[in-house]
Amino acid sequence: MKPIVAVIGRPNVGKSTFFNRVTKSKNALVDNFPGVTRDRNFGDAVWDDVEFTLVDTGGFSDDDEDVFAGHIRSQIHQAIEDADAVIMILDGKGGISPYDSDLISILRLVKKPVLYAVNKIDGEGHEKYMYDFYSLGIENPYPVSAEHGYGIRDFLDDLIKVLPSSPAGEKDDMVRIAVAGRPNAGKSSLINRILGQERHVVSDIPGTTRDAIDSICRVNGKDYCLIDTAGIRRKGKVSLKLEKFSIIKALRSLDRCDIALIVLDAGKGVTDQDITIAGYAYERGCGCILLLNKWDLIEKDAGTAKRFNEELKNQAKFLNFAPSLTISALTGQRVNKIFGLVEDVYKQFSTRIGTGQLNRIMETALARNEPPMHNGKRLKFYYTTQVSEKPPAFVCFVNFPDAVHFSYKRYLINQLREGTGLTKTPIRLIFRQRTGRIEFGQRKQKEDKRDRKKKKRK
Ligand SMILES: Nc1nc2c(ncn2[C@@H]2O[C@H](COP(=O)(O)OP(=O)(O)OP(=O)(O)O)[C@@H](O)[C@H]2O)c(=O)[nH]1
Ligand SMILES: Nc1nc2c(ncn2[C@@H]2O[C@H](COP(=O)(O)OP(=O)(O)OP(=O)(O)O)[C@@H](O)[C@H]2O)c(=O)[nH]1
Repeated sequence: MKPIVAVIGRPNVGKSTFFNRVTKSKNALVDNFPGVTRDRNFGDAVWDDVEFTLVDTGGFSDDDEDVFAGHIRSQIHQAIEDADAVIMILDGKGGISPYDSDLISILRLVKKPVLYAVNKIDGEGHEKYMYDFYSLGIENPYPVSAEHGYGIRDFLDDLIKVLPSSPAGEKDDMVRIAVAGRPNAGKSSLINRILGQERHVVSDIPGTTRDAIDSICRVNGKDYCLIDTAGIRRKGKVSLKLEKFSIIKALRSLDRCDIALIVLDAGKGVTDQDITIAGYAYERGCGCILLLNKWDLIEKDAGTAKRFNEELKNQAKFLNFAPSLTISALTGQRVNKIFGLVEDVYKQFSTRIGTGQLNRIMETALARNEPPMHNGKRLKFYYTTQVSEKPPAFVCFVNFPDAVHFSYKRYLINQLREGTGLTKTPIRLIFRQRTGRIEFGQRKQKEDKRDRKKKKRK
């Protein structure tokens, strides 16, 4: 489970700039499927092999005074409460404001790691601006420049030292299932139906599933862990802001699960919010099953289910591999089919494919459709191997990893799916530079040197 780090501070101190700098490297690694909705407030980051999720609390207010408004304050409190660590950004150029001292006194009471970064220190010459900040009585403020990168390395080195390591206690023998979906989609009803008892309060008021509670259920003699998820809610404008941080909880359950059951209200059609939630599950590499709920309310003819499924596949293209099912949590229709799908998906999700098989598939794929040239250079694919499962991730060694075009990558992924039969699970394909005897850079240097010598001789 990745630790969650909240980035707080008053407007304009550079939270977003900081967030972008720290999350950028990581996002480049994640499959960049068009159609995956990215909420720029949440991003994965990795430093020195330690992974964490950054939450940017910025963008809530347009002017300074607004910052004292109660609802903004309560969101920041919520973020501090939900996160595993906090980074407070201060403005080295703008100096100290009363709001800073206010936040610092709140943070003093927090029993989790807090790091202070004084931003806009754009180089050594600016370090003199740090003096004021020592007067705040905070421990070890870090001079950084989010825009130019100054001090960021040292800061991140120390950040990852204080992050909690993932709890070892998570049982690995049980399939972990998260139920996600927008407010009122029927998540609690479905969980009740599965558990066969009124363990969860079902209500018409959106947002009753506040805290995550895990339950264990036994289906066909096998135990499954159901992770109860807080709904990812989005209502009016004001609450849109307020709700941002209940997403932290939803992200947490998606982080902890193997399989996400994404519940949609079929009566409402496929909404943007459904796609956003599906996007989160996809990005986190969960196995996904799409459940079109409240099917009992739909007026149907023979083609209705097909039309719904098509619309869904069309709107969430990145989840094309996810099986879907029309259900009714209320009547129980087809709810018993869900666990069959869970088993199908989990089997693929946790599978290992041998290197021999992988390379046969890749060879055939490469021969059938040659990789396009890049800047007049031929792309060379060396070999592919599976580096992890849940979900299956493959590393493919290439001479120019950055030059593999997106559409060609997609082609290879499809060929891998077809060849391995991994059609219902997310898979990852990562291109790495082959570390051969002479790498591209070295070879180029040698060539340059040779050219220079030639010229000299002439
Ligand atoms: N000189 C300098 N300017 C910076 C640095 N980081 C951010 N800025 C500038 O500060 C301004 C505010 O940066 P943002 O990242 O949008 O600030 P924020 O804290 O996210 O603001 P809100 O979204 O309003 O909360 C922008 O004009 C940035 O270009 C830095 O390291 N040095
Ligand atoms: N007709 C019909 N109603 C359903 C079905 N599933 C849920 N409902 C109703 O939809 C409403 C919302 O259901 P909940 O299970 O509370 O939804 P939720 O997704 O947990 O909602 P939040 O707690 O707001 O996130 C309730 O009135 C349910 O009775 C279904 O399959 N058919």
